[in-house]
Amino acid sequence: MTTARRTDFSSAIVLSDVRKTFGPVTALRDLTLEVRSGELTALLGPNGAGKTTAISLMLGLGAPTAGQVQVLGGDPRGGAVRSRIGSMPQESAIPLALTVREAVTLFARFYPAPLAVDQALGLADLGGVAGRRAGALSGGQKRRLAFALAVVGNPEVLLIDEPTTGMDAQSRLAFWDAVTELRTAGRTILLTTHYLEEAERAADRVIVMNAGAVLADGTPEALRSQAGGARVRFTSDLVLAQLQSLPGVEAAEVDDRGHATLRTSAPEALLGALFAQGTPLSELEVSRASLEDAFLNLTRAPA
Ligand SMILES: Nc1ncnc2c1ncn2[C@@H]1O[C@H](COP(=O)(O)OP(=O)(O)OP(=O)(O)O)[C@@H](O)[C@H]1O
Repeated sequence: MTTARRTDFSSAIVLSDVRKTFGPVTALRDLTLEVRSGELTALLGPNGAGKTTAISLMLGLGAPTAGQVQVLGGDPRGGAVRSRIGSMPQESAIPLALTVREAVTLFARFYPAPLAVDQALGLADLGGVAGRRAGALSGGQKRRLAFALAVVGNPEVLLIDEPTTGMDAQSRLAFWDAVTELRTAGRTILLTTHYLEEAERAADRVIVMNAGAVLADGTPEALRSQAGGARVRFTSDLVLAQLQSLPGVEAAEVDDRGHATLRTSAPEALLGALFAQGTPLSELEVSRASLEDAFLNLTRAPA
């Protein structure tokens, strides 16, 4: 399920056969992907897959070694395109001496048609700390300020790298509400995350990368069904070899307390065999394959 070259939708971002090398390191190798306008796309991949490198090219922060990068129909290294993109990098340069409100006000001045400062503060759930110096914010609050700085220019495209790292559960919920609101308002959003459950809930599309190339591209539902089957969990005395020999088991893991997680496309046959053996089980749980299962499946395979 690779990305189609011919498009019947409007693409906000197109990378065609993009290669990026840093000396001997090939970070991206012939990366081809499209991000559709008005959609929330999650870019997933293990550490070192090339997500941040791809985003930095979309931001016009460097040139590809080979291939083409187009954002909103133009080269993101040009000022005209760049001013229509908002970015929240993994490590943001936040003006630490300013208050939150001053920092957001300052950034708003860089853009021709910014949001009202209070609106940006509200989207980032920062109203309560608007008067606090940025340098005195907690780690999670700094991430929220970085989000406010990314959105205050009212960009058409938002590129967000690992937004919720360091945020507590409540901030995360508020962040996803804000992102969903921006998407509903027609913004195009591309974000990377290692929280697959969040991506599964919120994203219209998911692109999975590994070793600088796209492994899969589709809706969360399509990727889940590609993983297929179900996840069966229970606690028992069975060791890994016994679990692996059960009928229909495609992957098995067990920890030292006997908590087993099995992936299978035939959960009924598997449970039937377990019950027929009379194996004592507790904490039995059967669920549909998740996006995380699909991700692990894809990224475990040799790239
Ligand atoms: N400036 C650089 N110089 C040398 N190597 C680099 C540079 N930037 C990235 N790389 C390498 O390119 C590869 C891709 O890195 P990148 O940061 O894009 O991955 P990532 O998918 O964002 O990872 P993570 O999930 O850990 O943030 C890695 O092997 C990384 O070490």
